[in-house]
Amino acid sequence: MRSDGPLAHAVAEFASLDRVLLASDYDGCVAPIVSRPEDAAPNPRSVRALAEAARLPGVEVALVSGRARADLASLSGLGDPVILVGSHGAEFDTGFADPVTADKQALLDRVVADFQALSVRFPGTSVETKPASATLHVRNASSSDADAALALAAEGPGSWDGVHVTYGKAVIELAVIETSKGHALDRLRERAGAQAVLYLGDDITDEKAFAHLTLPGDISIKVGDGATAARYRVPGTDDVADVLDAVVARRQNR
Ligand SMILES: O=P(O)(O)OC[C@H]1O[C@H](O[C@H]2O[C@H](CO)[C@@H](O)[C@H](O)[C@H]2O)[C@H](O)[C@@H](O)[C@@H]1O
Repeated sequence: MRSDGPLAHAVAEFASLDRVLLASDYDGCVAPIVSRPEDAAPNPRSVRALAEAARLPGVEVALVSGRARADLASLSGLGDPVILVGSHGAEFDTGFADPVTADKQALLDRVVADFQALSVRFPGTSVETKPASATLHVRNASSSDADAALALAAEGPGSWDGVHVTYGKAVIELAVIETSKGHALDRLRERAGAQAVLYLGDDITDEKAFAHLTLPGDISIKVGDGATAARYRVPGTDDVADVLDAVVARRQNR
């Protein structure tokens, strides 16, 4: 981030407000994208900055991830006072606003069984199960197998009643509840009484978050390539750490 560029100026304005919400996606932002989801270790500089920011007066800090909340906690090593929101914005410390009823659990079990059968057919694919969804990963499959597996997942369980489809980086995810990182940010903003929100995201589900950042001091930052509604863009996870460090430094000197 250039110290005299538009993003640096926006960060300086943001850090000067009385109450702010500093939030980020996890994979692709705080942690680099890697082959195996369980190996996604966070950038230590980002972890340190998030923890420091959360201790500063008037700053609420949150990670809003597609991962299961428990998985996010164990991989990031973060927790209170950093707020962890999992399952693409649906899973708070208090659980799910839209509960996973017995019927929804039965539907999820069918999705998982279908994904497991698909994964056996297509080498390199794998299944990640979460409390309200299942993810079919195709990053380590050949491109023809990846395409075929994604198409079969979408045409099969992805078309069932009550199933919500989300695409991401080399994944298709099927949830039995509706999820929105945008609604999660609204809830966090209100809870914090924040005058502005800064959010970093790299994936398709982060677009729902960017779409909710419409107040004058809000800062939406897309990490990496691809079409986006975000106002600013940075190249990668080291730049995410730079942005977080800049917020902490500005806030400490406020
Ligand atoms: O919202 P996020 O925190 O970005 O989570 C989105 C998904 O991240 C993980 O998958 C992605 O990262 C993996 C590790 O780098 C990579 O192997 C995979 O291809 C990516 O799609 C996670 O496994 C998913 O559950 C999250 O939904």
